[in-house]
Formats: sequence, C-alpha cells, structure tokens
Amino acid sequence: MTKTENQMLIIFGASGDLTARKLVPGLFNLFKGKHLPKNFVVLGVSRSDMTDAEFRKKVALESEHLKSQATVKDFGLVEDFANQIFYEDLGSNYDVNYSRLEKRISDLNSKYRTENNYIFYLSTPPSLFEAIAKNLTDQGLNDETSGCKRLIVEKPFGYDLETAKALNKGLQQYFKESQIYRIDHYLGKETVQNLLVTRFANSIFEPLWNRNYIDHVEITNAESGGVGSRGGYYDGSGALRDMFQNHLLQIVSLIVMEPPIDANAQEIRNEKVKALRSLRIMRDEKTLHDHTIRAQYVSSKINGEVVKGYREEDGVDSESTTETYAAIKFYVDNWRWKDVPFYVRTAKRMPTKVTEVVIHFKSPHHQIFKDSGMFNKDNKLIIRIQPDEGILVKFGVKVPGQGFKVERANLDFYYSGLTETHVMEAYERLLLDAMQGDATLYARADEVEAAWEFVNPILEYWKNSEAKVYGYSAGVWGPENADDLIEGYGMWRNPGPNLADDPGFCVIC
Ligand SMILES: NC(=O)C1=CN([C@@H]2O[C@H](COP(=O)(O)OP(=O)(O)OC[C@H]3O[C@@H](n4cnc5c(N)ncnc54)[C@H](OP(=O)(O)O)[C@@H]3O)[C@@H](O)[C@H]2O)C=CC1
Ligand SMILES: O=C1O[C@H](COP(=O)(O)O)[C@@H](O)[C@H](O)[C@H]1O
Repeated sequence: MTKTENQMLIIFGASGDLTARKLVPGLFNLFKGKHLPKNFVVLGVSRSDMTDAEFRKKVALESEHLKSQATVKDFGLVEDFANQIFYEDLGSNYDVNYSRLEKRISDLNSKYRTENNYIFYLSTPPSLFEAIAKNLTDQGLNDETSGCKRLIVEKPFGYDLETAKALNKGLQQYFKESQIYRIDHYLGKETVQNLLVTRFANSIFEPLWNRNYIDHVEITNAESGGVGSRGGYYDGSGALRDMFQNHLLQIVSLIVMEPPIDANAQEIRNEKVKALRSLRIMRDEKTLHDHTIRAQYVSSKINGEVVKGYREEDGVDSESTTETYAAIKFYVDNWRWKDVPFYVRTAKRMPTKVTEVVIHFKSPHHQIFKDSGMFNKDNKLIIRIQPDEGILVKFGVKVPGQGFKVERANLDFYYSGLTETHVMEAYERLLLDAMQGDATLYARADEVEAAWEFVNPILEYWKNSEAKVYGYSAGVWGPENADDLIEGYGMWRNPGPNLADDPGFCVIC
C-alpha cells in the first residue's frame, strides 16, 4: 500500500457547506481508520472571521455532520482530531496578497513537521479558482523543490467547453497537470470503481461487451429530492451541467472504454479519454431535437404533502427554463459500439433515489422456445451504483412442468453481504488518494474537455432553440414523452429502491 506522507491540507472556502458536510467528516473517518499520516494538519481558509477554536467547533466539535459519523465512544477521538484543525481568514477577498497566509502555513509546517507537503483544496465558487492558484504561486507555494504541492479542484469544472478550456489553461499556468486533481465524487464511489473490476477482472462479461451481444445501454440517475437550498447555484447550471457532463459521462466512459494495459492513472485515463472522444457529437438540429429531452418538475403532492415546483424554489427565477430532468440518446462511434444506442437520464424529484446501469443483451439469434413469449427475449446485467449496491443478472429458466415455458430468474450480488468493515465514502476515498498522489480517480484536463465537447452542442441547442421544456409532476418518472426517446424498447426501466425490485410495468424488462 502507498505510504501517506506527512502533510498539510489547506481548504479554501472552509466556511462553506461542502467543508462541513463532506470534507471534515471524511477526514475524521480517515483519522478514525488510522489512514492519516503521523503529522497531519488541516488549515481552513476563507473570508469569514473565525478563530481556530470557533472553526473547530463549527466543523468538528459541534458539527452535526461529523457527529453523524461518530459514535459516543468516538468522542475523545473527535477532540484529538479537532486539535489538528486550524483556521486562517483572508480578510475581505480571495484575491489578496497571500504573504500572511504563507507565513501561517510555514509556521504550522515547522511546528507540526508536515515536511513542506501541501494539498490545496479549492472549495470556493469556481470563479475564484484561478486567482487562488495565482496567489499561491506568487508565494512559491506551487514549488515542488521540497515537498509535494497538489491542487484539488471542485466542480463545476467550467460552464461550457470554452470556460473549461480557459480554466484548464489558467490553472496550468501555475500548477503542472500532474499537480492538479479535478474531483468527481462519483469516481470515489466503490460501485463506480467496480465497473472496472466487473469488466476487466472477469472473463465472463468482457467477451460479450460489444455490439455483437449488447442491444442497448440504459443509465438512470434519479434523485427524490429537489434543488433544496442550492437553487441559486442550480438555476445557472441545470441537470446537464450539474450531473450529466461530469458524473454520468464518467460512468459512460468506464462502460465504453477499451481495456487499459495496466490499472494505473495514466493508462486508465488514456482509455477514458479515447472513450469520451468516441461519443458521436450531435450537430444537426433534427438529431438534437429527436435525441434530447429536458424538463422541469412542477408542484405536486407527495405522500400527502405539497411539494414546490422548481420555479417556486428559493433562488430560482420564476420564469426559469433550467432543466431538472435531462434524457439523452447517443451513439458511440467506434469498432466495439457501432449502432448500439445509449440512453442516459438524470433528474431531481423522481419517485426514488437510484443510480443504475442496465446492459440489455440481444435476444438469442434463433429462438427455439417459441411459446415462452417475452421472457425468452433479453438478458440483462443491472449494475446498481446506489442504493442497495450490487449486481443482478437476469436470465431465463425453465418453468417446472410440461413444455418449455421460460421465466426470468435473478443471479444477484449485494455489496452489503461482502464486508462488515467500514466502506469509505466517496470524499474520504478521494481525499486519501490525493494525499497519496494517486490521480487515477480524478479527471484529467483532456477528459473534462472531451466531455464538454459532447455536451456543448446540446447546451447550445437548448439555449438558442425553441426546444421545449416539458413539465413533470414532482414524484413521477419525468415527462411522459421521455418514453418516445427510447422508442422500440417500450419505456425506461423505472427501478425501485431495491435492486431486485421489478418495475413490473415495463414491457421489455
Ligand atoms: N455543497 C455541495 O454539496 C457540493 C459542492 N460542490 C462544489 O464545492 C465548492 C464549494 O461548495 P459549497 O461549500 O457548497 O459552497 P458554499 O457557498 O457553501 O461555500 C463556499 C465558500 O466560499 C466562500 N466564498 C468566497 N467568495 C464567495 C462568493 N462570491 N459567493 C459565495 N461564497 C464565496 C464562502 O466563504 P467566505 O465568505 O467565508 O469566504 C463560502 O463559505 C463549489 O465549487 C461547489 O460547486 C460540489 C459538489 C457538491
Ligand atoms: O454533484 C452533485 O451530486 C449530487 C448527487 O450526488 P449523490 O452522491 O448523492 O448521488 C447532486 O444532488 C448535486 O446536485 C450535484 O451537484
């Protein structure tokens, strides 16, 4: 296992939601699991005026988020952990002279012997990323002559292709690409990483993983919640930017990619980039019209309670056309995937929270059990990313009795049965990887740009054209016409909260 060097983690935007909700609890779990190095310090940085003690209270000692990770017997541990946390305010601006900050870092480094190894985590609004990188550089804090210097960059990475390229260029003026870690928390999920293992550690799936055997691929990412308190951010983003461009295209790239020659960052990311570049970019209006659907949730009653429509949410424009539902059909132009349609959808305010990949296999070429109806038709491999994480293979078995009636059966695997030990949460895993200098689960500049290349024409089409914004009642599976997109297959597989649940009403399930 790679050694984690003594080091300091400097978080910009430390007074924000992400730090309190994900980063500090993730670090606490690493501390509890003894994954942190002997000498380790967290320095929170933002504009808010706080002392070390106040910051410790906010993110650790009195934090509900952290407490939800800790048991009563961990209480002493929380105190020990909190003692390693410090805070520095930047005054009124992130674009100030960082000499005071440099001095604080240097003092903590000497006192706690973190050996000049610094990780800078940018958890601020993205408009500040480049300025922070520049100001760190002005203080020599990007210099790896002594100790490592890494920059973790939060999403969103760009607003479109042009801004993503500008951000890459901007950051690369100050930090080398090998120092930049672009976070995509879906890559930190065990089940997303397991896509690689399912494909490349087994000899039973990969021979079938191509156009000869796969009919189509369906990916669903559904959330039951709405935009919550993030309406202001979300209204300038929408489902395509918020989820599809990053998390879902990352999943797509792991399904589409060719086998890498080794499981290291360079080889895996090379193959992912190739996969993303092979997505057929939709350029003409007809294809964009026929292959994309956007929609917004409208007010409805869920379990007897009235739920706001998207346009009524705090921070959202009352005439907003921002999509909370996006469904896209596309093809992959390469040898393996020619003519295999991919159907990918993501949305808020769906009936349940679920993310799954369904590989629909082709029917047997020659059907001999002619009386068995639809059940003879398709085998499916369902990879459940969350919740009820696992894998299900649907296959035909003989119904006992006369004749050859075929029924569907399940072969299943559940992650919950695999281990009783703590499974690292996405941010926890990704933080540890960055601390160990492993960028395999971080997105490289060319990956991010390839994903934007694909998404950009859809954004443009939705922005400039009359492309309709459909409505769907909060709590249903999106607009009715979304099934038109998946024409020929009946309708989307609308999964339940449990992997083995059968949607029941899907004619091709
Ligand atoms: N929260 C989440 O669930 C997720 C967040 N992210 C990303 O993580 C980053 C941080 O998100 P989050 O913590 O939610 O953001 P918040 O808005 O809660 O916090 C960001 C911090 O940045 C500082 N800040 C500086 N300038 C501004 C400004 N102009 N407007 C608002 N804040 C400013 C604020 O601290 P101060 O005023 O003290 O300087 C604030 O505490 C963003 O890039 C976001 O997209 C990604 C995925 C999920
Ligand atoms: O990045 C984001 O992800 C969350 C969903 O993450 P999950 O791990 O709970 O599936 C989404 O709610 C949010 O809008 C988006 O910014």
